Amino acid sequence: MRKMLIAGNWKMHMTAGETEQFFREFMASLRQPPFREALGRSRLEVALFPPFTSLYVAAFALEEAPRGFSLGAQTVHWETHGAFTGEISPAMVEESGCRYCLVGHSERRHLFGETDEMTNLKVRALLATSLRPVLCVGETLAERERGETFTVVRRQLLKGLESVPAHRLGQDVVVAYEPVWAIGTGKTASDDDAQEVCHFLRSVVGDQLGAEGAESLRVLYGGSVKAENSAGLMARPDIDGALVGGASLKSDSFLAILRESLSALA
Ligand SMILES: O=C[C@H](O)COP(=O)(O)O
Repeated sequence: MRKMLIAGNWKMHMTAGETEQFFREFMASLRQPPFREALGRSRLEVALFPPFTSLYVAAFALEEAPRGFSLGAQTVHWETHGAFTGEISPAMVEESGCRYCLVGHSERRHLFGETDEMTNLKVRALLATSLRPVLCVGETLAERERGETFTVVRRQLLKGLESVPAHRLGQDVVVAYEPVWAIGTGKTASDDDAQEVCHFLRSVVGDQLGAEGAESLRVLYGGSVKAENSAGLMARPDIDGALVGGASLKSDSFLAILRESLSALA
């Protein structure tokens, strides 16, 4: 059975000092009910993706966390080292205490020109380490209106996973469906629409890489997820968790999503 993953992407928010403050509140709440009893024993996994400059502070704070809590980075370079000013290598991310790394987030694609080819290089570089890529795919509003949603996400998924062996999928790769028009806009995809695309992504993986990889692959939904809409999304059969942006920045709103997710699993 697939584990649910709730991932919080902080984007370019939170200084190291603010990160420390977040974790003071967050860890104190995790020691209270319902979290104290449920976390660590449930099928819920939680990952936070702070900026690089906050990773050490976050890793230190998470030493006290229950089983199933981990860290991720928001991007990475595919080379192991070299003259790439401003970039961070997979080994650097790994040594900062991360288990996951986002790849192909729409902000990287649309604001920083990252292509499917670059995304694939990153996925493969991460898989050469102990890091697990979270490959993000999603259509823009214009693409959705032109009826291109399935063509776009299929291309992003298959290009992103090119040359990844099927046996690495279930354990080591997570896919996140994030319709660009739903990110930071307050407009969430309906439960049905999100389920339809997540199901489609799983079936594409099944066709290309086999049923076993598809069945164990975790597919998340992202785009204006908050406590109020999370339970409905999490209850759908092909949605295995959420990639949360804005609502992960405050301990209270992120905990509220975790509370909903725990009840969805109960
Ligand atoms: O990575 C997270 C997504 O971009 C969603 O962001 P949001 O929850 O603020 O819409």
